[in-house]
Amino acid sequence: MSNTQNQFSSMSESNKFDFSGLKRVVKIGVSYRGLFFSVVIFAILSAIVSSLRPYLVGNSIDQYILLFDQNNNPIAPDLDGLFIFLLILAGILLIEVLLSFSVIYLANKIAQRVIRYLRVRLFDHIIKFKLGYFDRTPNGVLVTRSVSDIETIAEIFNNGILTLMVDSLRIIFIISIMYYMNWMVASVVIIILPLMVIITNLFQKALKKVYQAERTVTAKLNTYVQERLSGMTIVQLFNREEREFEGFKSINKELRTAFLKTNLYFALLFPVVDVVSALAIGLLLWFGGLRTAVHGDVSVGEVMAFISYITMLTQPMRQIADRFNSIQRGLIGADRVFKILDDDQTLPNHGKEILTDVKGKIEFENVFFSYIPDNPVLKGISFQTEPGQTIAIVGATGAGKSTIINLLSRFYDIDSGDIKIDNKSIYSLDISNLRSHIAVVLQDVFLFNSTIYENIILGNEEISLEQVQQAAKEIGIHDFILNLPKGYHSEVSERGASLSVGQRQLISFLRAYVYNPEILVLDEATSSIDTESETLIQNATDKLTKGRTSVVIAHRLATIQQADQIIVMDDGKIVEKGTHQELLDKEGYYHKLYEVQFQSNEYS
Ligand SMILES: Nc1ncnc2c1ncn2[C@@H]1O[C@H](COP(=O)(O)OP(=O)(O)OP(=O)(O)O)[C@@H](O)[C@H]1O
Repeated sequence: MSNTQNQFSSMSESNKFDFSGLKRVVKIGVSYRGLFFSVVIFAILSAIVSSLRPYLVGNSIDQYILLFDQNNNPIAPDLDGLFIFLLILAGILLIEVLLSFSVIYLANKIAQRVIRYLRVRLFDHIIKFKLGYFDRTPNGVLVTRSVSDIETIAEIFNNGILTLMVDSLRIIFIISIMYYMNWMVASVVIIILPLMVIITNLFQKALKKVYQAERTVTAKLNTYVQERLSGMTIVQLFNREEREFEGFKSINKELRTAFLKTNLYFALLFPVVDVVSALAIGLLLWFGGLRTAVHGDVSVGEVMAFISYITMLTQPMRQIADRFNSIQRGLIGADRVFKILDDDQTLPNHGKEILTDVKGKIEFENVFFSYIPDNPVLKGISFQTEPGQTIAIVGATGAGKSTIINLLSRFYDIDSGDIKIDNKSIYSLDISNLRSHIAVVLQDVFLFNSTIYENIILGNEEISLEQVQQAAKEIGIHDFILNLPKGYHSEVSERGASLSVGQRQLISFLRAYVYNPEILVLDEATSSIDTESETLIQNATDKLTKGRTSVVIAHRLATIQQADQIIVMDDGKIVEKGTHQELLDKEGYYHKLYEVQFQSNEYS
């Protein structure tokens, strides 16, 4: 829902023309100097050449076709001259085509360069953001920003400013040539200009509104479909197919209405443009004809040229609203992208110290932390592990167990207190150095859409397949992987959906083992795991935690009875600490948890 609101609120931004955004985008375009200035020069030349054509045609009529002797009697046309002129005209046409092609091609090239530059910058920027940002921002929004919003920026160049520039230049040249030819006729024809401006303006405003409505409904439809597809299990489980279908149909209807409205405006515009054009031609024929027949100071060729000019003047009117709309759409995209680029959400990395020979002593000293300000999740957590020890964290759901491991890897910064590794505050360490010493196995294992082997080495080509296989043998999962259709080269579909929760965790164990970190963080899978996977996981865990400082979030107390220390958490605080036996003897919170689990296991 927030996604939808976000998209809809952005729609209202489009009411203003964002000049600073335009300046910023154009500046990126201008930075491709050679390309940009070539396109500007070609655009100017294209405007000049195309506006010259009617003038030349008009001249040819007067010089080679409608010829008169001294007594004003028609004489035979100068066919040789006409032929040469036609050759020249063909040459000019060819140049015009080439120029027009160059403008479109180069404008597209600039557009692609600009969006490639922005896409790379945006991805590079987002990938360094702290996790808190991703908690607040739906993935869908970031995907839209990095893909479709950036794409719309291309329109500013493709169909926007450069074409608008050619159109405007052409209008200026046409008016100049008309005045050069005959100022009186030009002044009569020019009467249509204010009419053109008024109609274009009105139309542009009306179209902007319908375009906006169209985009809003499209966004609504996208979100609706995206949400239903993601939540298909719920839709089918709760028999909501019919209701969802009705909802879909109703948004579709809205979209159809919005599209029809846009079409209606276009259907209205074209005849209006034709009427304006006809009006101007009527005026021209009346006035020009009068001057030709009665006063003789306007030639037939000139009248013909003026007719072409009127068509050329009204032509951009048909497209101008579309051009503004393209720029506007591109600017909305640019605004959204720039907002992210200007937002610095990287985790401060001021620590410079590099730990090399890590023993694995971990200390939490009176740590307070909140994801959302003034809403503390950890309230004074203190504990300590000796190198090589296994520490288990237990407690009710929402007690803050996962938060502790998030803080150890510095995914979030604490409010107060300190976290130390080998007596060094993790805030004095370089983040990537810190993380290189910790391997994390989460319950919701993320696997990329590639092979098992690639998911284990994560791009580190130095780790060979043999090494991976050796590691798998050591933690006892080699046979399990070999049993998959293509062994280590089996493809894992998106988010590992083709593997069970337990199997995914096993892959993640192997990933951690191969990287051989000094500290292991393990969040046990809560979902039920089949006995076979469970045995494999238990063996792998034993192997992995051996001789290595390990922090284990345990959901099944049976798995942590050998832990050197167990921390019992409740509501962001540590309520008990000790070994399994010590805690049982205490007959407190842990004892109760143990009894509950023991009983539920008995009945299950
Ligand atoms: N990214 C987040 N943004 C805001 N609040 C969060 C975030 N992650 C967790 N919380 C909140 O912090 C509290 C502690 O969550 P945490 O995940 O650490 O609990 P947990 O003990 O690991 O629970 P579980 O056993 O269910 O995994 C919860 O109230 C949770 O709603």
